Amino acid sequence: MAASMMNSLTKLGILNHDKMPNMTTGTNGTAAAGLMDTLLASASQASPVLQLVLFVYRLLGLPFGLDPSILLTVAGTLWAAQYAIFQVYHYIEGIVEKHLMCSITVNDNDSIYHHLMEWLSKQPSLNNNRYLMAQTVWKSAWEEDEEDDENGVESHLFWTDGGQGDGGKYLNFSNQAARSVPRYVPALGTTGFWHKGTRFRVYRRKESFVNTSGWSAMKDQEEIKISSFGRSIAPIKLLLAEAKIQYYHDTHQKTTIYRPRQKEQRRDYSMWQQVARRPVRPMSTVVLDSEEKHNVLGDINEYLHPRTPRWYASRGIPLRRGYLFHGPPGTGKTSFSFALAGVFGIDIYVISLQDISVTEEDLATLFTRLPRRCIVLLEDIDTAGLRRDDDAEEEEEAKEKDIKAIEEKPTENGVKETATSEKPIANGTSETPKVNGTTEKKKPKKKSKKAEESESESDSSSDESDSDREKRKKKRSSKKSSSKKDSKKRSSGKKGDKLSPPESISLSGLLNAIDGVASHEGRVLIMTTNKPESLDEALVRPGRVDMQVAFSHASRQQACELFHRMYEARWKQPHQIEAPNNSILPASLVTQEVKKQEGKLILPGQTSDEKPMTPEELKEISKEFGSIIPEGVFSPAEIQGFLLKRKASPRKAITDAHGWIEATIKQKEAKSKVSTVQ
Ligand SMILES: Nc1ncnc2c1ncn2[C@@H]1O[C@H](COP(=O)(O)OP(=O)(O)OP(=O)(O)O)[C@@H](O)[C@H]1O
Repeated sequence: MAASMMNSLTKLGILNHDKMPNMTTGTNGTAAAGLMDTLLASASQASPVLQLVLFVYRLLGLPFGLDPSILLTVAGTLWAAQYAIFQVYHYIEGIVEKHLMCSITVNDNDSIYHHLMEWLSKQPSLNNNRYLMAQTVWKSAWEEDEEDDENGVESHLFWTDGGQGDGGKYLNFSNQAARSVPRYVPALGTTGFWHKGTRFRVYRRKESFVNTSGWSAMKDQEEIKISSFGRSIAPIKLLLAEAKIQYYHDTHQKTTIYRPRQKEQRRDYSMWQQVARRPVRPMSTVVLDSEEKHNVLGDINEYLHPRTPRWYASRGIPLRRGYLFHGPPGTGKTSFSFALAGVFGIDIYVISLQDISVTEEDLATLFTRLPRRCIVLLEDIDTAGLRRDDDAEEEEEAKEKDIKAIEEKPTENGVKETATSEKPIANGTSETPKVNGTTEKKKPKKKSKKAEESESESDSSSDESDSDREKRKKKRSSKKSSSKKDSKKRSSGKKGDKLSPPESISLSGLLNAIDGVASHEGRVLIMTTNKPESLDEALVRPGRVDMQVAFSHASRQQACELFHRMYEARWKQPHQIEAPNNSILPASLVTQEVKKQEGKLILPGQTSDEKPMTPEELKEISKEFGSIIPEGVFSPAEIQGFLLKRKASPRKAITDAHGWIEATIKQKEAKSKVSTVQ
């Protein structure tokens, strides 16, 4: 590279050896030039930068007759001085930091890190900093809506005629990406800012290293250190408290939803990923028997009370509460779960047992990485197809063998006799045979699946023919190998492959996760299902499911309520938030004004030729709708779907209802998926 640079320079005429003073024979600076040539020759191999320095020397140093050693000495001295200054600066900085400053370090494994970054991005003094990092922010529909409320929703809307030229007016969001403003956070390294008269220093660093334990091969770790001058750490603590308050302010009327992270993105402490944050669902919007609603609310309320853990501990009961919401699709199981999260101001952690990236081990770990109070939503556990067939077959086999062993235990004289002693059987259940030959179950013990497999396979006391046994073994091994193949397919991520369904999580795996020793205490577990009868008894036994709630198709009264809510012109914010007396929250955040919004349900661009309705009229018409809808035939979701298509016209909904009911009942009878009237 150096040689080519020399060639280029020669070609450009900058380094013309012919025009240069004679380096070897000239009187002026002969020794220096000789030295230069030697240096140049070696430098061209060593460093192009050094070569450049020497080239500059030739241009400037030689004409003025400067000794190269002087130049080198000056350069070396400058470098040493700069290095010394740098070292001294760091030494002094270290002393100042140690004795005159306070600092708090926050790791990105901790949620406060994200609260802090969000807060920092909103500090005007930091936003004017010269060193920032820009981050694209993906906003949810709700966050955008809030921003629009502040800025005026119409200000940025872009309309087109849809290319039809018929005077239609359609929204177009092609400018959306350009509109989104990035978030600015401190760049890696040191930055500083003023806040409330205090100068804070932010030192942000990122490290990538090989992950020896955990989920992925590489691990990134970020750390942020906030320091301030003075011997009191209080200003930094206040700053962090402020960051948390702002986070609370941003999220207090919202429910945050988490799901397991994609495998490759998982790290020890971030198994969960925030996937959405949406406004809390008001409990009043869930149409359900009010007694049932209050029973659940009261039960969870009691369970989440700070004194409850002590109560449970003093009685040796694990601090867990489980609920089973069962009923046909679209009857409000998920909606009720979200409404509960809103009432108690806790987040929801959703796990789908069909998620191919969640293995049994992951499931157990996910349950250990939950916050103090939260709702864990295990959706549609029936469709999860918990793996049981192998277990059941082995259990059955083991029982069979045990009974035979009891019946045919050979005596010393070779005669088979009925055993009388207690004997453990392969599935971990020890049974005491009764005099009449029947068995009585004793305390069942769970065994690992491996142990069960080896036991059931090694047992050869059965008197079935060898060929039968062989056949059965073959069948089982083929089942296992196909299961292994499935497992491979599952890990290769072939989702939705009907020929090879992914290996599901086993029932014992799920039970271990739910109430294993490491399982998190304090969470509220909600399982939803469309087919409660298909669930294993073990899954719904008290301790795992403490309360069951049945959801059903809408009654007339519920249809009336759904109708009324759809056309209600006025609605309330869900609840007032009251903070305890010792709350650190500022008064403005403690009691949230109950906002009443005058809401017109007619959307922009949508017109209704119906006359506005008084509240009394709406009540009447709602009752009328309730009386038209047949009892227990349609799910609330179906009714909601019908009304949504007529959201600006309650009277039209009444008129259309008869036709829709008739057509939908016919469709249901024909078990057709095609709607003729929507
Ligand atoms: N009881 C109800 N009260 C109010 N809205 C309801 C009710 N049931 C269903 N809905 C509406 O129907 C839609 C589907 O409801 P949701 O997802 O809660 O049903 P689900 O029982 O969980 O269904 P699935 O079993 O298919 O998961 C939601 O938009 C919800 O608003």
